[in-house]
Amino acid sequence: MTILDGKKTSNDIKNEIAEEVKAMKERGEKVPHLAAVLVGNDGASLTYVGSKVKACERIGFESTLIRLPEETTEEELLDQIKKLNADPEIDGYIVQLPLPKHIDEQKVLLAVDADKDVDGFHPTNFGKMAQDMPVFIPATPFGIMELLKRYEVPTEGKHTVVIGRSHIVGRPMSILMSQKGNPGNSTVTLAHSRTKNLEELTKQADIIITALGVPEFLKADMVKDNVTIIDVGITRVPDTTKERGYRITGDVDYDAVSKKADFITPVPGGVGPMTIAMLLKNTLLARARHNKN
Ligand SMILES: Nc1nc(=O)c2c([nH]1)NC[C@@H]1CN(c3ccc(C(=O)N[C@@H](CCC(=O)O)C(=O)O)cc3)C=[N+]21
Repeated sequence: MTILDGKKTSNDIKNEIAEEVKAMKERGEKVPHLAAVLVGNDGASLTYVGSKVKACERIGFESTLIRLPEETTEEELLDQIKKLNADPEIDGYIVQLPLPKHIDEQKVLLAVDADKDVDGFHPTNFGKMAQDMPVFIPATPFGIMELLKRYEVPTEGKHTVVIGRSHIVGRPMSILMSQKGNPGNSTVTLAHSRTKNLEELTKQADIIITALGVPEFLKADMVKDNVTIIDVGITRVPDTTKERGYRITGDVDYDAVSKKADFITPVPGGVGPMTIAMLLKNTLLARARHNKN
């Protein structure tokens, strides 16, 4: 059994990016500048955005955090987005999700300049990705592909079952795994809340990618031997024995399932840190494109 170590791999990637930033500086070029917009005070969102800013500092990127109050109107947020689109200093930016309920998420994501959409959430980028065109791939799916690549996990001709059809993880993941390439060339089943007999599917799967957010949903009796498990779930479960009052739990019953697996991602330290590394990678790509123009 091999643990797909996202923490180590993301550090490797960050070091590689830091080298490139150093070279950019030596050539007298502008370094990548990432901005993040955070509306409201959601605890988990604050943690993620905080890690993104910290990672930027570590690798030599410029970063800007724009915090707006929970009561921000949709119009005010759209104004902020217009400013970021027009600001030549900003290479890429993200609008942290989820947004407060009174704001239409789809409208906001559509307003982001596709060339600055380092999250890869704009429909233009999604469409390009689906047609194999060079584009910003959403950071979580991109991170999973990179983990599979670096650990040389076999995917060709394998049956991959993706659980969850979100625009951010499950749906793009199903597209990437079915595309030509390595990793890729998989036969994909996209399962979701209306899927019947999920267990029959997971029992046949060579690769299972879970993006549900249901702690320890996937049990050992639902998988076959030598399976590859990618656990995208990250749920905060109250835990009074921990100083911060919670622990992070994935979608997989890790201890039992890992005994049957060839490859498995841990939670924490698996897909999560890769998401941040690939966001930085997308921002580097955005900068390189702007340098060319
Ligand atoms: N516009 C937007 N883009 C996103 O990419 C985005 C988002 N909104 N909203 C929320 C989700 C979630 N997300 C995570 C990133 C890193 C970890 C991560 O590094 N997790 C650590 C644990 C972190 C902890 O201790 O809480 C780990 O798994 O080891 C987790 C989750 C990005 N998201």
